[in-house]
Amino acid sequence: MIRIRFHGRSGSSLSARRQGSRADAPHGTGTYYGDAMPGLSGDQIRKRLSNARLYLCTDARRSRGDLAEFADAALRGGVDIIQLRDKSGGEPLEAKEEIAALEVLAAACEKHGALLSVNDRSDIAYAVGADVLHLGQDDLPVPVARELLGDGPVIGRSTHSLDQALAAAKEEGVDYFCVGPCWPTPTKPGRSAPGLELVRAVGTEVPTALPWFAIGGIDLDRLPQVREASASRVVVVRAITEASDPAEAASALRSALTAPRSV
Ligand SMILES: Cc1ncc(COP(=O)(O)OP(=O)(O)O)c(N)n1
Ligand SMILES: Cc1ncsc1CCOP(=O)(O)O
Ligand SMILES: [Mg+2]
Repeated sequence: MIRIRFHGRSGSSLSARRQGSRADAPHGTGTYYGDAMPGLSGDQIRKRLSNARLYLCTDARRSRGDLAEFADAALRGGVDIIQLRDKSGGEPLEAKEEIAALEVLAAACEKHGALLSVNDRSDIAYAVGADVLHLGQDDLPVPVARELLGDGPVIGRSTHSLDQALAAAKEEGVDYFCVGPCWPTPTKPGRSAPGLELVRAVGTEVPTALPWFAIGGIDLDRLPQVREASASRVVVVRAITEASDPAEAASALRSALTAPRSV
């Protein structure tokens, strides 16, 4: 699986692969990758996004050293999109470490037909040929990221209020958005939780064809409340990263997301 434009092991090829502008060589055309295989086309990414229900953010699991096994298990269990979000160590990952971890996730995505997501950093999304870039309210503006990445990859937005969700649903260049936190969560300390009330409001007051995901404090027990509040897609962290059996945890979430809703 060679979607990574830059490999730590062969860094000398980086400058050769970076000639030309991103917009001139759209994702998936095969023209920009030198001897590497092309990634997914923008249409293929968008089709997978429209079918996605379960989105996982994971750290690089440096202390456990099992990122490859973990990602394989989570995707086997039914995760549709996997994001590297490593904010565990106090300091952000160095770019080289982040790319190395993404390379591991990219191989798992290729094997399971899942989408690879990068958090915050459009430069790294570009470097690894990511399918998805996720941007929060305080991150790089979407038009800048779009200019850097071209039209292929999808871009997602975090939202924490009805106004932000309305804006994200209309913003040029945004392909999906997330709503939350549904509950306060230690995974995002200091972020106050608008709760399921916001999820409910988005379901009724945001006219959008874009896929949107509920996030924050969601686990198997809480999932029925999240669905009842009108979300049909979720993002989770601890519900899978802290599970003793990540494949089983993902599979249970997936089944609960797709089961008919009790009224
Ligand atoms: C899929 C997804 N949704 C929300 C977030 C949170 O993004 P942000 O608000 O920018 O916070 P950080 O994750 O960057 O700390 C996300 N990363 N992914
Ligand atoms: C990144 C992020 N943004 C809003 S809530 C959250 C973390 C959700 O983590 P968990 O599923 O462990 O509560
Ligand atoms: Mg962010």
